[in-house]
Amino acid sequence: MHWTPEHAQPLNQWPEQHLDVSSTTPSPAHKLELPPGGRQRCHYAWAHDDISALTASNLLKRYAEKYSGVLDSPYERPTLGGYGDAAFLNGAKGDPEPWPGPETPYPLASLHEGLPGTKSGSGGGSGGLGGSPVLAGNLPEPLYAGNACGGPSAAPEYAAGYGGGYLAPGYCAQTGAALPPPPPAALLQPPPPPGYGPSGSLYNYPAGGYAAQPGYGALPPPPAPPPAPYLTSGLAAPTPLPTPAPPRPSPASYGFQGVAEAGVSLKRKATDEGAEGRYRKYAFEPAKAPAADGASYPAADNGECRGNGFRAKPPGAAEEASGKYAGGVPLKVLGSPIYGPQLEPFEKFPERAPAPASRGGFAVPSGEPPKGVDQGALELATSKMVDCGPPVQWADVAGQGALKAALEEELVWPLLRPPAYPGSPRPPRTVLLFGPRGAGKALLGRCLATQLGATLLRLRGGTLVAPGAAEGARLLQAAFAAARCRPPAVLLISELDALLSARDDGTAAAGALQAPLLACLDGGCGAGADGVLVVGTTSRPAALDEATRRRFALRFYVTLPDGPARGQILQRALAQQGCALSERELAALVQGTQGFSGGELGQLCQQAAAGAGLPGLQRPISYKDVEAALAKVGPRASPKDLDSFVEWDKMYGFGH
Ligand SMILES: Nc1ncnc2c1ncn2[C@@H]1O[C@H](COP(=O)(O)OP(=O)(O)OP(=O)(O)O)[C@@H](O)[C@H]1O
Ligand SMILES: [Mg+2]
Repeated sequence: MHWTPEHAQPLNQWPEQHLDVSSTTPSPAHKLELPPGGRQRCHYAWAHDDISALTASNLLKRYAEKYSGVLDSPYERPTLGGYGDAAFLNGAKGDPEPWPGPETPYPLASLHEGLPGTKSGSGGGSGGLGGSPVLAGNLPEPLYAGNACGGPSAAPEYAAGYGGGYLAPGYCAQTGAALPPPPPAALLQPPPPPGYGPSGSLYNYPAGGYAAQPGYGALPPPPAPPPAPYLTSGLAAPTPLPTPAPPRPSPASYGFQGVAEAGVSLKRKATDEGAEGRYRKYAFEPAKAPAADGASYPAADNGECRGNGFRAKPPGAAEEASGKYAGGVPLKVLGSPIYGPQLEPFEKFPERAPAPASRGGFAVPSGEPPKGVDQGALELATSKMVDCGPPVQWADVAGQGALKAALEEELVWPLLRPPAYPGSPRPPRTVLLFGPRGAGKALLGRCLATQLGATLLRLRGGTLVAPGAAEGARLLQAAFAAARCRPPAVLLISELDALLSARDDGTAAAGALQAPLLACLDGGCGAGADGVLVVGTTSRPAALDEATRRRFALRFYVTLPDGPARGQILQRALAQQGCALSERELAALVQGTQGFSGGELGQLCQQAAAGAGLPGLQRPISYKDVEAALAKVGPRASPKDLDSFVEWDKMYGFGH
């Protein structure tokens, strides 16, 4: 039922002004309201002036309740003319039973032909049923635009909410007729607020207003989330959460509310609404290993590297793997036939086990080393470019929940489980990650390699350009060849823009490597080369020309970390320096590091450690050290830079 404030006033005054059912004389106010030059021919059986006030009250109540049920129905209201019972429209009894009276149902006619001036029904009213036009004239304004007769539709609208009790004042004021007993004082005192009745069934609000309501905690717990068929991968569905539901990606150790990731598309957000905790598995986990920076990882230092870039699976790795989905909360696994809580990527590609070539999967081995590739360069690439750092799980990347989900859904899953039916599109083999420096693009590339169980080869644009165009091209080809030799492989090319155009540092060979790069992308990721994923990263996406841009099937914006993510990165970095800030200090630090990238947050902590005299371990880092470091380390990306990323994302990015 629609309730608008304008209904309040007429409703409040209704008993006195509009329900003078025992009188045949309309109120002066209504005389003025009626359209001039016509007679009102609308008749209401239940308002006939010949019936007693008590009968009228009962009838009014009865039919008001009846029709209010019609009007209250959740379905779209038909126009009044659309009701089967046309008698209702003209005020006759809207009842299947025949109305006890000699008259035939009042004919449907123009209802605003005028106001009858006499009681005799000379205006065409059928004396028995709708003899009294008074109520029609006195009823409030029509509720519906198409309702020629405002009365009948208005009456049921209000009457159900106002029992017979409120009618009494109107009747009591009348004389002559058999009056009903005076209403109980409770019905009169205190008077209902305008438009609302304390006892009305329609507007049955508590007298004290909403403030008197118990808090949300008293509400029944929300229903269990429905099965999410779109999570075809078998993502674990969380068990029903207690009320109130905790914020989604925010870790329990922080007081921050879950902040929506910047740039999350409405579509994805809307999809997420139904799957509470969708990003739970991406929740940042405390540090388990040294800094996640690639440079800080020792390469094959203890012989644990399995050749595919990752260390041997420690005992209990399966539990750790299922933990990525759990995040401490027991989760129910959806019944996907493909994915389960087991760590599929690692299980699927143990020790580079070749997958059957007929499947067209990501791990199809290429067999012999590619012809025409310099063996020396190949060995160089293999020895220098293969990254043997520890695996990076989704949970090792703070924040970026929507991006991680997009990468997994649009890249990892299609690569691991390519569609089996013929003619299906080939999963993407190239992805471009762009965003401010230090935002975690390389970290995400490493994470992709982990998720795919792939060998990770890392290249840096600046490194390729430095020795000159010819040598750079040779290294580039060698890197692609090495990747093809070690499928499944992820080739991570950072600073991609350095290969394409001049940088500020004025390196030579700028742009000279574009042609070799395009050739490698076509050959290394083309239809004939399965098992290689190229991840390009850049902080200058505008430097990419169209030809290069088009070579990257997916393009995702890696944003700066939001508040909760900054808190996680800071806490982790400071913990590595032996510093534990209080929650309040951490919150202040998060506030003060707005616009910092993950890399800059790491620099900040290093600077704080240096201020404290580390590495001499003279004293632990304090909040003051970090504050002092803030004066030296600041965010590099300007708001203008960030705007340009957003613009580029809008034009060429894929959103997430
Ligand atoms: N979301 C994050 N969670 C955890 N650590 C992060 C995150 N983002 C960045 N870092 C850390 O910041 C450092 C820099 O990250 P990374 O090298 O991935 O940035 P990048 O975007 O590749 O930067 P560049 O554009 O300079 O290459 C790394 O130590 C990385 O672990
Ligand atoms: Mg990088």
